[in-house]
Amino acid sequence: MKKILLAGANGMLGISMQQALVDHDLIALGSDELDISCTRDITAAIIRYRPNYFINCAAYTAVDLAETEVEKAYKINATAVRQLAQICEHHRVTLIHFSTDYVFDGNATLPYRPHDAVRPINVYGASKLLGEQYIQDNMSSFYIFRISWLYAAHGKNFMRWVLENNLEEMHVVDNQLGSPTSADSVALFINHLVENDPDEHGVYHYTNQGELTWYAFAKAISQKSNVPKNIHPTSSFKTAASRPSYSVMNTDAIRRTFNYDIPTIDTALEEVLERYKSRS
Ligand SMILES: NC(=O)C1=CN([C@@H]2O[C@H](COP(=O)(O)OP(=O)(O)OC[C@H]3O[C@@H](n4cnc5c(N)ncnc54)[C@H](OP(=O)(O)O)[C@@H]3O)[C@@H](O)[C@H]2O)C=CC1
Ligand SMILES: Cc1cn([C@H]2C[C@H](O)[C@@H](COP(=O)(O)OP(=O)(O)O[C@H]3O[C@@H](C)C(=O)[C@@H](O)[C@H]3O)O2)c(=O)[nH]c1=O
Repeated sequence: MKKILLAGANGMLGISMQQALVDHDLIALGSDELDISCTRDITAAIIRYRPNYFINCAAYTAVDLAETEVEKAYKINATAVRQLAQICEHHRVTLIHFSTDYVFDGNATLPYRPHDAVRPINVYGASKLLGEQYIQDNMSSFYIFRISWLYAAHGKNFMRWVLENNLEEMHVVDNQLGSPTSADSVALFINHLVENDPDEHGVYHYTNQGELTWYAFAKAISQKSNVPKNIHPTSSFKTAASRPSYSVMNTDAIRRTFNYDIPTIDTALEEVLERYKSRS
């Protein structure tokens, strides 16, 4: 059993973590209890709980709003993460942190590997990249997992938007290719990691296996859930932030380093839809 301090516990990934890490001594704190931009909060929590791991699920994730709330995005995704990294390093706590496929520009034609060149094309991606760099500059004992297109039966996400919106017609982009990833599957992998930590610190890519456009993902959600929706492909859905047209990531190192088989997009989606159906 490991002692784990979780920040951002009430976000989409934070909730999945709370469900997956039940066999550990987990202290799960929401933003009202631990503000990652407050060094006093972080230090006090670490001194009080003396965790083996600090899992950071706190972030600024509003991709379009970040284009105007630039300062806020950098404050949470970069400056706060630098402080968090320094404090964890000082107290010898291993940091598990999450980043995004949006650190890439989308011009590749093969899945991005962890050490491929990064070039974010929106503010959110740039702020997350700076957070990654601060961790690498200030820590030795850390894991950064770049994940992508997260969804779950809980929280605000694309799957729930497809199922719950009242639009008669949906127009969804078919010119962005990526890997939708279940937050529950990320959390189960993190549970495996803390139980079998190989101490191979660094940057990794974790996504469910396969690739889809947002349009194909919307269709799959509708078909697999038997909720008929009129979904049409489009290449011109206007958004404030640019998004990479290709953000598929190579996850080979997860199997190699952690001896872990990641579920496919199909399997993960079926599991999440089951959970969604049976939620109270
Ligand atoms: N969602 C996605 O598609 C993807 C997410 N990621 C990454 O995964 C991680 C988790 O994302 P996800 O769960 O979707 O995000 P959510 O937006 O669902 O949750 C983020 C949480 O962070 C909290 N938070 C914000 N600011 C602070 C702060 N200063 N101190 C403490 N908590 C704070 C929020 O609390 P409150 O609401 O109270 O402000 C919220 O509960 C993030 O690092 C994100 O960048 C990566 C790729 C895809
Ligand atoms: C609402 C809507 C969106 N779209 C498009 C916009 C966008 O390209 C795509 C998905 O839109 P969303 O706003 O849900 O997704 P977005 O906020 O871009 O999701 C991203 O979030 C951050 C946090 C990440 O780190 C990324 O990995 C990724 O998951 O669908 C349509 O084509 N039609 C629509 O009606």
